[in-house]
Amino acid sequence: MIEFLGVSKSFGDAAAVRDLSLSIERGEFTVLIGGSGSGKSTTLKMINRLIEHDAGRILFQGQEIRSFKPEDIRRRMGYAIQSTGLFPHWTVAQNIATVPQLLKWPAARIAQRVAELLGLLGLPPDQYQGRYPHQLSGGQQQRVGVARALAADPEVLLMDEPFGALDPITRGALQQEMARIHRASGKTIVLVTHDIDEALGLATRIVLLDQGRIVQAGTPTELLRRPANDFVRDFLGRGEIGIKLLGLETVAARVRPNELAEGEPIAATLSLRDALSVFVARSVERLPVVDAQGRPLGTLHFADLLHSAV
Ligand SMILES: Nc1ncnc2c1ncn2[C@@H]1O[C@H](COP(=O)(O)OP(=O)(O)OP(=O)(O)O)[C@@H](O)[C@H]1O
Repeated sequence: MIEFLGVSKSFGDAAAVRDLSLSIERGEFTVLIGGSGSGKSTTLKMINRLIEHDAGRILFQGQEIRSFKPEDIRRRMGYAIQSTGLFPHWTVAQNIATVPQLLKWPAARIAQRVAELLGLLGLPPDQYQGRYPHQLSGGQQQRVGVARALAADPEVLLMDEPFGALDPITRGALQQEMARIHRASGKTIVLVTHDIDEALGLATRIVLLDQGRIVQAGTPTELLRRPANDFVRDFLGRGEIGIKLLGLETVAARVRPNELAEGEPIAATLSLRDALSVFVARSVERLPVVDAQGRPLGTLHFADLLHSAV
């Protein structure tokens, strides 16, 4: 859907992106990650032409992006950023309606879409649609920013640290929301972050950048199982690779059915990483597991965590 072929970009004498080649398939959740100044934002912004590349080719659906008008491409690609970029003198509803207005949707359809998106992002429309950005918390503003990016149901969603500067609880809730939206819509998403846990939790494909080059690209499991070099290992957090692998799998995959155990049950949807924490906290070797309705599913054995790495 989006292809970078030998793309470079410099600012003055300083190279920000060097000879980058990358193919982003339809429906993928690609996370660009790397240290400060590694070229993540520049790469993202070249996709919607907020930054123009100097060399190489960037294709969107097989066509060089320079052949699209910048405003057309930006309507087709939702864009959400950390600072939200909300218009301060517009209400929440007006902010979310920006692109549908440009596309001249009928008023009733816009109103319906605004209400739907606010609901999707956990902001009851009656309470929030008439507010101004300064009447919202930082986390609520970021939700509105994401809603605005999704408003016209764009083919591609570009997100630049959309959950930065949030407390861990709000951040976690928004990450879960994004994972759900991705599963439900199958949208092509490209997200920039410097948070490895965010990348591991959301990405179908992680692209690790350093000094404007790709160091390694692959699924979260591939990076954790086969880090290409010490830089990747350090970035993943050397001592935590095993724990992070457990974070990628849920209890459901390891449960022994038809076995009963004593004690407070854990949910089958819990990650094995969280289950490990429960084992340690309770000093037990077996835990009963229930489904979403609270029905017994079986037992998770501590020993099975060892064989569980995906
Ligand atoms: N408009 C600009 N003018 C000059 N230099 C720039 C500009 N934008 C980015 N750069 C430089 O290009 C390099 C890559 O920047 P970029 O913003 O892509 O990095 P990043 O990985 O997103 O970093 P961060 O995590 O700090 O946001 C940096 O050295 C930066 O200083």
